Amino acid sequence: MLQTLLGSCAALGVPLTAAQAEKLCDFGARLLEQNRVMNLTAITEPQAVAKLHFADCLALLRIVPFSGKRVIDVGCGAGFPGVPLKLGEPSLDLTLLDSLGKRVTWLEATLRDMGVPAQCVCSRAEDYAAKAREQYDIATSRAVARLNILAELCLPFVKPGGYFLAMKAAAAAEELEEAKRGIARLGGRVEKTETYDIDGAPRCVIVIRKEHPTPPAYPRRYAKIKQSPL
Ligand SMILES: C[S@@+](CC[C@H](N)C(=O)[O-])C[C@H]1O[C@@H](n2cnc3c(N)ncnc32)[C@H](O)[C@@H]1O
Repeated sequence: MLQTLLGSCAALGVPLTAAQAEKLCDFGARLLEQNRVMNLTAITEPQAVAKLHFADCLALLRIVPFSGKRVIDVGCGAGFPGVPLKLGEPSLDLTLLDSLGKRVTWLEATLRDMGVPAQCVCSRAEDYAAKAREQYDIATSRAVARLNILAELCLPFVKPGGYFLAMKAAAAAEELEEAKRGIARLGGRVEKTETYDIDGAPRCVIVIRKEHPTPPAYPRRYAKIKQSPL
């Protein structure tokens, strides 16, 4: 796993020390061990974890500066992209948010055991926004919802001047088109789309800058968000 990770990061231009790579491999081993008894990841081969989970997530570090930033990972599941980001850039202050209690409990215990500081929160994003509105420099999210729904879950957490980074597979253009109006209403503006490839598979990150505060009416209740996306 270690050599694959170092090779993938070098190919992406993401600097990673040997000590950081070893810590990521330690997290990977714990993930695969726990995955035998809890559904944490569909990716079960160590080299694939190195590329499709770790390198994919670490690619965000090249896109905007993370050093010293407050970051929330919305719908983190087993910790992606938040945990690789924290291990690759330890100066960031990380909140991991997911609505599924057993994943959050496992993450909290695992990170404590590894000596990695992070706030692990079990809540739905649309509920937690009432407590942490505009508290973060950066919100990240991967594989949680279509962009027109995800923007309403994530942008309320971001301070004006901060970023929401939505990790998507290559076919993001259509999602972007249907979400543009809602992103503007939530105070955001699409700054750029960054593409890269992981093991030949195209990936894309939609970079949304928060320009204005999100109106207090958002986020709405999830049923409403889903029924009528902005
Ligand atoms: C497919 S998993 C992706 C996990 C991780 N981001 C990754 O890329 O491996 C989606 C996760 O989003 C969480 N989720 C979905 N909707 C959510 C919401 N409204 N608030 C918080 N978590 C949510 C689910 O519990 C699940 O763990």
